[in-house]
Amino acid sequence: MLCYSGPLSSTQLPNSVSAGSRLRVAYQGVRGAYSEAAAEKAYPNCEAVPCDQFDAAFEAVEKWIVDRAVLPIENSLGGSIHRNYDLLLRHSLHIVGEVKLAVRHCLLANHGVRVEDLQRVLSHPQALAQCENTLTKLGLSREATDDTALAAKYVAFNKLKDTGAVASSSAAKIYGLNILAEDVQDDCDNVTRFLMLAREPIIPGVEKPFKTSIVFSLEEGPGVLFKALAVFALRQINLTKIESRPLRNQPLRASDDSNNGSKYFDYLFYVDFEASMAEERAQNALRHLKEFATFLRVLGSYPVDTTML
Ligand SMILES: O=C(O)C(=O)C[C@]1(C(=O)O)C=C[C@@H](O)C=C1
Repeated sequence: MLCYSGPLSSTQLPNSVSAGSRLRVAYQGVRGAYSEAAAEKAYPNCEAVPCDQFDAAFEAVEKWIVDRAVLPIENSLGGSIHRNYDLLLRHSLHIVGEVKLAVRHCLLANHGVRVEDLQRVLSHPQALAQCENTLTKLGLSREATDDTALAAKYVAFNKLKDTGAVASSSAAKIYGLNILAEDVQDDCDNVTRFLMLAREPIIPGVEKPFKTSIVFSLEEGPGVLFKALAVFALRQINLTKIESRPLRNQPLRASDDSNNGSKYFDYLFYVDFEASMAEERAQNALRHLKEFATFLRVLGSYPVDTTML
C-alpha cells in the first residue's frame, strides 16, 4: 500500500498502483479543496488522491497510478479554466462524465482573529475572482495559492493573525480555522463544472441525455467558423459551450493581404454539443465538419450532469 505524505507531483509519481478495490481518483489541490468534493460527488466512496498540479493528475491516470481524474473546466462566475483545455489536447485521456458543484466560499482565519485584523487574504485565483466585490469592500489585498484549501492550510500552519483564506467550510474543519463569514462569493449561483477523465472512453448511449466534447481547427478564411457551427445548427444540435484557444507551436502567419500588413493567429475551437455520438445526427455533423476542418478530435461523449445542486 502506498502512503502519500503530500500531494502527488509529476516529478515524484510513484510507479505502481496500490492494491485495493476502491476507485482511486486524482484531483488538483490538498484535502478540503473543492476539487476533492467534486471527485467524491463524481465517484462516491472513491479514494480521492491529491495532486499538486493539473498535469500531475493527468499523468497519474496515464501511468495507472489512479483510475480517474476529476478536474475543473469552467465556473459560472470566473469562466473557463484554460489550462485544462490545453492539457486535454496534450494528453490522451477521455472525458467520461461531468459533475457540477455549487461553490460556497467562506472567509477563514485563525481563532481570535477578527475581520478588522485582516490585511490580506489568500486563495486560488478563481476563488479570489469569484469574491472580488466582497474582498474589495473589506479592503483586503489578495495573494494567489495553488488551491483554496492550501490557502487555509498555510494560514493555520503559520498561525497568521493578519491574513485570512477564502476556502470551503470543510477546509475550515480540516485545518482548525474559524469561519468569519459564509457565502462570500459575489453571486449565490456559483457553480463549477468538473470533467471526469479516464484512460478509456465510455460507450455512448441514448437512454439519457448525453453531451459530446470536441476540439477542431479550421483553415483561415471568411465564414469558415460560421460553416463549422452550421453543421450543428442544420441538424438541430444545441451547442452548450464554445471556447477558442491559441494553437501553440504554430508561428504567427502574415496575412495574404500585404497591404494592411496585419497578422493573424491560428486557433483551436473546443465545442460541447447536446447529442450522443450514438446518434446519427451527431455522426453526420462530425462527418460534415471533417470535410473542411484541418484537425478534429472527439474528447468524449458522456452523460449530462442533471443533478440538482
Ligand atoms: O482551489 C480549489 O479548491 C479548487 O478545487 C480549484 C477551483 C478552480 O480551479 O476553479 C475549483 C472550484 C472553485 O471554482 C475554485 C477553485
